[in-house]
Amino acid sequence: MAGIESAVHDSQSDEFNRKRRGFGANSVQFADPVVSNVFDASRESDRIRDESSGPSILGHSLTSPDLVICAASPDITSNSYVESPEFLENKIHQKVAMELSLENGINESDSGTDNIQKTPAVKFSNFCQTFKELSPETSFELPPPPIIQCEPSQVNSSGENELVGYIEVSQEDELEASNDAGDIGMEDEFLKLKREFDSQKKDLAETRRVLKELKKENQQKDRECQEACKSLKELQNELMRKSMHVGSLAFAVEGQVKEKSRWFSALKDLMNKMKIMKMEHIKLSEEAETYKKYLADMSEVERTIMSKINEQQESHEDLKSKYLEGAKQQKQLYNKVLELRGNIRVFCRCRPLNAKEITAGLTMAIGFESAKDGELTVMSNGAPRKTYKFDSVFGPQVDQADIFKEMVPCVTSVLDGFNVCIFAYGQTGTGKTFTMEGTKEAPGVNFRTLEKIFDLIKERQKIYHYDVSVSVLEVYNEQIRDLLVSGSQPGISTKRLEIRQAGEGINHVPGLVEAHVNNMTEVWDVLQTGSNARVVSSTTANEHSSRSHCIHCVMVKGENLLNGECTRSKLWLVDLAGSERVAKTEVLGERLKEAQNINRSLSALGDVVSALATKNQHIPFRNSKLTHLLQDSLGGDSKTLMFVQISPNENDLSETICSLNFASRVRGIELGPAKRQIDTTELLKYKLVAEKTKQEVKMKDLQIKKMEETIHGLDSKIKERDARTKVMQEKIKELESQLLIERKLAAASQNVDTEKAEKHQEEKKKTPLRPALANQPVGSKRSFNDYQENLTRPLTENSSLKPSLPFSTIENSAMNIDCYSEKENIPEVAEKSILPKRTGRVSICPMTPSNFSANTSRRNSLIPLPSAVHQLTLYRAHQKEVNSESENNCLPLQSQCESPKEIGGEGRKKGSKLRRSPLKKNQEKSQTQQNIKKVGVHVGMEKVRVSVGSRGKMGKGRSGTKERQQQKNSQKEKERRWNVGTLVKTVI
Ligand SMILES: Nc1ncnc2c1ncn2[C@@H]1O[C@H](COP(=O)(O)OP(=O)(O)OP(=O)(O)O)[C@@H](O)[C@H]1O
Repeated sequence: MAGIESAVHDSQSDEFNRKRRGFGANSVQFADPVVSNVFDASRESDRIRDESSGPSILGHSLTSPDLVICAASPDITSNSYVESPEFLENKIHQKVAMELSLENGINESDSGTDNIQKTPAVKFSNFCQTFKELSPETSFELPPPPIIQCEPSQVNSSGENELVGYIEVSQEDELEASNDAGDIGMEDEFLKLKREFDSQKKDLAETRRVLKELKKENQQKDRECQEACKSLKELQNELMRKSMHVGSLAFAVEGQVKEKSRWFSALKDLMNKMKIMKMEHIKLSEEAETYKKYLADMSEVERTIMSKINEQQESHEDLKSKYLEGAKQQKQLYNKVLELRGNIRVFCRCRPLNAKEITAGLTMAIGFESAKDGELTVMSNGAPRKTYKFDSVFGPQVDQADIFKEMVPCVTSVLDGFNVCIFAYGQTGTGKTFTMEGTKEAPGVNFRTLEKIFDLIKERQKIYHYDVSVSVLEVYNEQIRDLLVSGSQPGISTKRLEIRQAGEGINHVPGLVEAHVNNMTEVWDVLQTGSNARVVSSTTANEHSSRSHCIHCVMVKGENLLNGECTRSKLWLVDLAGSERVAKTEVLGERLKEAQNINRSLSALGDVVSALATKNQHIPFRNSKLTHLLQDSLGGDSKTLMFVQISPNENDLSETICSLNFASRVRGIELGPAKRQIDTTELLKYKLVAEKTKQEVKMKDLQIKKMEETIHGLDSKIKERDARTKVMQEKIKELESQLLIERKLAAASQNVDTEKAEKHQEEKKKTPLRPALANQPVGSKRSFNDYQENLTRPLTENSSLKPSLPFSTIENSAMNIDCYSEKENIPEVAEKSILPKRTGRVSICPMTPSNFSANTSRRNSLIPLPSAVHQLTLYRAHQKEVNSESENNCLPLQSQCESPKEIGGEGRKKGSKLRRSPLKKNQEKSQTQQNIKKVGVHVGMEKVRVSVGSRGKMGKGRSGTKERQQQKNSQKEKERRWNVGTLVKTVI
């Protein structure tokens, strides 16, 4: 758009107003018709352009965003220039100044109130010029009156000649008016006016020429504006490309941050796993130590126990051998004594006279004066008739206990493993049952023997283990009856029992009840049961005469706990039925039959004794049930004791003599030495037990070996875990050193940013923000050409345009980012250049260029881009060389990884913080090293933050002491020195 300045004198303006009224209401509104036509033409052209292409200034389409902003600037409304003619019309007598600027919008100032004598002018910012100002003395020479009156509507922008014609027509009108007046004076005035008109015409021609030049300039500027818009579009495209590139970089940064977060989470997991493994390692170590201690203690205790066991075993074996030797000698001596006494011992006992005999006045027919010597004398008619010698002779006054004392050795022999047979033989009613069974007040041999047996078992219980069982049977009428069978009634055989030969010289009765007895109460019950079941009847000789042979078989199983010797022995306690003279006892019927069977069996017993006495090869044991049962007791392998019961009644003297004779024969039998009944089955069992024990010992040895192998395996596992723990610790140290290096790199990048910012500030202070384009005069070809040259040059080289563009800072930032990308591919560039800013956080905000100020604070924990990492590594190496002496205090570089909270507050104080002393920085950074590390990324207008680590977990937290921090810092510094070469490669 071209500016027009016009000034008209008051007199001339009156004249023009007067003439202008002649044009009608549709005429040009300007006082000066030339100006009005030009202005109207320009306004019409602008209007057409506005209608066709929106806001337009000087025929240029304002499509660039910044120009749109200029058009929409509040400094000038879109219709301000439309109203300018009216404004000029209203203020025609006032001085008006108008300034237009593409950059700052169109500024319009009204100086009418101040009456500033300034010609209205149009100014352009950097590519506009100020037109030549019209002086107040400018005069217009009116042309001759127009011949053809042109309508204002016909005036257009291209009809300059028409304007001239219009002026000439006006002058002719005025001349005709003067002629009509006929005033001669008016001719002079006319001539004067004509001269003025000629002058004005010249001026008008000059003005036309100026207008043409202006038009040309206008067209030239129009092209320049189009080129500028084109350049702006290219810049916009370039900006968009840069923005896209920045966005891609931001995404890359975001991906890197995510990768870092995953990395740190993996590191955290590894830390947790390592802690767990450490705990397990500690537990296993403790268990292993405990096991080792236990093993040591166990081995020591085992050795002690084994030594003591060996000592005890030696002493035990010694004592045992001595005891066994003594016992053996004792048995041998005892057996020798018994053998000297005879294996068949005969005791003779005589009952006292009963009340009936005493009443009858009978006297004792047996003399016991030499009873102590085992001799008795049979008296006949008061004179000694015959003397018998037995092993013991008990008179009528001898009680049960005294008799049992004599037979105790036989009972002892039973527990020693010998078979013993004690039986009572004698005439009926002589006291056999009394001697064997006795009464409750005066128990007999059976009870006392069992009682003695249990007493001996109790005495020997530490050495021997015995098992005692009792069977009670009777031989009644040559039939064997089990008296312990429940429900058995006297004389009635419920079950037929037979004698079977179990071995050589060994007989047994299959199916016989064996009652296990453990104490005398049970023995008494068994004895009472058998006694009650025995067949007893009354005879003339005995009110309770036993009509059968009652036999108690006591089976004793013994085990020597010292040598494991087992014995199985039997004790026969036999109460024989009494022999009787049938004629004398006058029994009949069943009693007679019983007497005959009794006498027959006793006769068979006599035959056996006679055969044994005469050492006959054939011993008729099987002639009767009684001898058959007692075969193993009478055969020579056992010890036999016979009680021969006699009656003191002289009327029974013949039976007494018969019994004594029989007893004498029995006593005369020479039996061989008794044989111990060794239980071989127990020996076999013992051998089996010994073999089992050996196998168990072997199994225990194997278990001990397995335990030792397990312990060795645990030791090896512990060693492996130790090795794993060491590897994990090394990995953790490596990761920590990597973290440390990253922090230091971030700190270095921040330092670089700070330096760059300071440099940028200094450069900014030196160079003005915008050139004073408004100060250039309008129409200065020199400045316009310079401007044109600037436009034709590349934008990157055109430094004169940069300050005026509102996105110059964006360009700088985009160029910096491009520079980074180029540095990644060109190491030389990376080495030479210094990072202008941190790239870990990218902000793209074209409309807020002030945010890109170098003083803008950033987070110190931002992760640099890979290009920056490499560059920073080199930079840091350089710094390290330079500051080698102060390298020990390089921890301040690490401390720039600050927590977000501190960053929020520290960002505003960054300038002051950078000027702090190294000691202060070291203190602050040593604290912040333990804090949360956060990575923030700005992508566009969004911000991404990633937290790495946790407060207090990576270190001891803020609560840690200063010494601990310093120790940790020194340790990290050592690790950092160790890993600085390699880990930088890894990070890259
Ligand atoms: N030594 C003794 N002291 C006191 N009384 C006795 C003695 N010996 C036997 N008697 C009494 O003699 C009687 C007969 O005794 P016992 O029944 O024991 O004879 P027995 O030989 O068993 O007769 P049988 O052969 O007919 O059974 C019983 O009343 C018993 O009390």
